[in-house]
Parts: sequence; structure tokens; C-alpha cells
Amino acid sequence: MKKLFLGLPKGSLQEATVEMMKKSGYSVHISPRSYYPTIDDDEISVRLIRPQDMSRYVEKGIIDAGLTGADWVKEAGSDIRVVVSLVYAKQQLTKVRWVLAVPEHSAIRSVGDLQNKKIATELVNVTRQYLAERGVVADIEFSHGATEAKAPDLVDAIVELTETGSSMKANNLRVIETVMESSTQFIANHHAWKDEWKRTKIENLAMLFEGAIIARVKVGLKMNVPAGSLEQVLMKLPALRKPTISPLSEGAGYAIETVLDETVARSITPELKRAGAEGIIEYPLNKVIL
Ligand SMILES: Nc1ncnc2c1ncn2[C@@H]1O[C@H](COP(=O)(O)OP(=O)(O)OP(=O)(O)O)[C@@H](O)[C@H]1O
Ligand SMILES: O=P(O)(O)OC[C@H]1O[C@H](OP(=O)(O)OP(=O)(O)O)[C@H](O)[C@@H]1O
Ligand SMILES: [Mg+2]
Repeated sequence: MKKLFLGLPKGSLQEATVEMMKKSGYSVHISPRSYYPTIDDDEISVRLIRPQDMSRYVEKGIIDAGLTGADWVKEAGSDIRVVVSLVYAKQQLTKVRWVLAVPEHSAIRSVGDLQNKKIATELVNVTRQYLAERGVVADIEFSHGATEAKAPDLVDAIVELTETGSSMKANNLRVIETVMESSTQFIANHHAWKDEWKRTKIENLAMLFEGAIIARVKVGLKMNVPAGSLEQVLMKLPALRKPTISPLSEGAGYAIETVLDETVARSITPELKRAGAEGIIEYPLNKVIL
């Protein structure tokens, strides 16, 4: 049987990825110590790979496709195809930022003040390029992690990843500039993309992954509306396209169904009720394919 070889990120993104795949319709099981998870699709073979290494495995064709951060793809400089960007991080559905930061009381105010200074980062190549583009020559040293703790004892500044900002705050660091924004990307090998079977499989996965990401912030909403209140209720209601309106039996009004952002649902539900809607139900969604 033909198989698609798929790499999943080991580490920070692992849990969020498995959850995203679950919503996409795939059940992935990872047993402790094993780098070969199981998946309930005979046409896919999965393995866990460090996000830093993912794009090199994909570029070489050892795996056909994989999920990793745009940051590590750029750092490795790999020649791969980006199939789709999927905005989810470890904790939130947002992009993460690699930022240039200094100790709170440092005299360094901007990237220009870094001339001949020492900077620690895991993202050495991207940082080097960023500084070069700004004409700054600095001593960039590779950090094995816990980078926030290195300034000011070992270095003058750091380039480090921030999602919620709590690590920066906890370590008394001040953000000066954003070096790059990054989100998770579904990447593919160029040869695999030319193989019709593999490409279709990758495209199908991309569609389901994207659908699962979009669905995470959306909910479905159903309600009944007496004929006399229909117009008022519809005025309050956004929809992906247009809400579905079905007549109820015996002229008892209408059933309305729509999909909307959960935050919007939360604020308009009381208004819908006041506008005359009855039996309002809200339900979670697994996928929204636009
Ligand atoms: N809060 C987060 N912390 C770390 N990485 C995150 C976070 N959210 C998303 N990511 C993404 O996860 C990927 C992997 O992160 P990273 O390189 O830090 O490895 P890790 O899995 O956290 O392992 P390590 O313990 O070595 O840091 C990166 O592409 C990064 O952008
Ligand atoms: O802005 P925040 O939400 O605080 O997130 C940023 C922190 O998260 C990452 O660490 P991670 O959780 O990957 O642990 P690590 O130290 O093992 O990399 C990153 O290296 C930062 O330290
Ligand atoms: Mg990390």
C-alpha cells in the first residue's frame, strides 16, 4: 500500500498538534519513549521529529511532509514547499514572536546599540541575518535553552521566543524589537508534491487541519424564531455565508442555524433572546471548511 510519511513535532507543539489532528478526524497515539506514534489511517506513517530538524528531513525526502514552526524552517534555510500556515502555538491560537530583549535596566534601547555586544539565542542564523541587514556587528552565541536567564550575567541581550510574554516578565526583560513572527507550518517535500497520490493526500490533510484550526474559535448556533421576530433576530446575526432559515411545521415560525465566532456568540446570545429567539442552542464544531 502507498504511504505518506508524516513528521509531527516533538516538544512544545506536540500536544497541540495531536489535539489539532484529533479535531481533523485523526487519532494519534504516542507511547512514552517511542518516536513512532500510531495513527488510525493505513495510508499514513507518522514519526516524531524535533521541530528544529523537521525541514531538513522534509527537504531530503526522508519524510514527505511535516508540521513545524516557520522559525525553524527559516533557521535551517531548507528548500521545501509550505502547504499551509496553521496558526496555533503551545498555549494559544496565535503567532509566536522571536524578540530581541535586554535586562530591564539596560542602557540598550534599540538594535543599533548592540554594536560589538554579546547576544545569546537558539536562532543563530536568523539573528545573524537580522543584525546584518541593520549593519550591526555583534557576537552571537548559540544558547542551549533557558536563554532568558543569561542576560545580564553572560550576555548583553537575547533573541528569544515569546508567546504569552510571561517568561520575559518573570525574568525582568524588556523587549526591544521583534526579529520574526512565526506560526506552525505544514510543509512538504518538492518530489512528494509532484506525486499525484501524495499531493492529494497532503492537500486533503491540509484542508482538514485548516478546518480544525478555524473551528476552534467558532461555534454553531441554532434557535427558533416566531415569524414576527424574524427580521429583528436576523439583524443581530452574522454568518459564515448567510444563516440557514427553515420554516417550522404548522407555520410556527422559523428555525435558524448559523456558524459564528464563539466570542460573538457569547455577546449576542442575550440579545437574540431579547429579540424574540427561543430554544437557543450552541454547540462546538470540529471542522469548518470554507
Ligand atoms: N510557547 C511556546 N514555546 C516554545 N515554542 C513554541 C511555543 N509556541 C509555539 N512554539 C513553537 O514550537 C516550536 C518548537 O519550539 P522549541 O524550538 O522551543 O522547541 P521545544 O519543543 O520547545 O523544545 P525545547 O524544550 O528544546 O525548547 C517552534 O517552532 C516554536 O515557534
Ligand atoms: O511567552 P511565554 O508564554 O512565556 O513563552 C515563551 C517561553 O516558552 C518557550 O519555552 P518552552 O516552554 O519551550 O520551554 P523550554 O525552556 O524548554 O524551551 C520559550 O523558549 C520561552 O521560554
Ligand atoms: Mg522550547
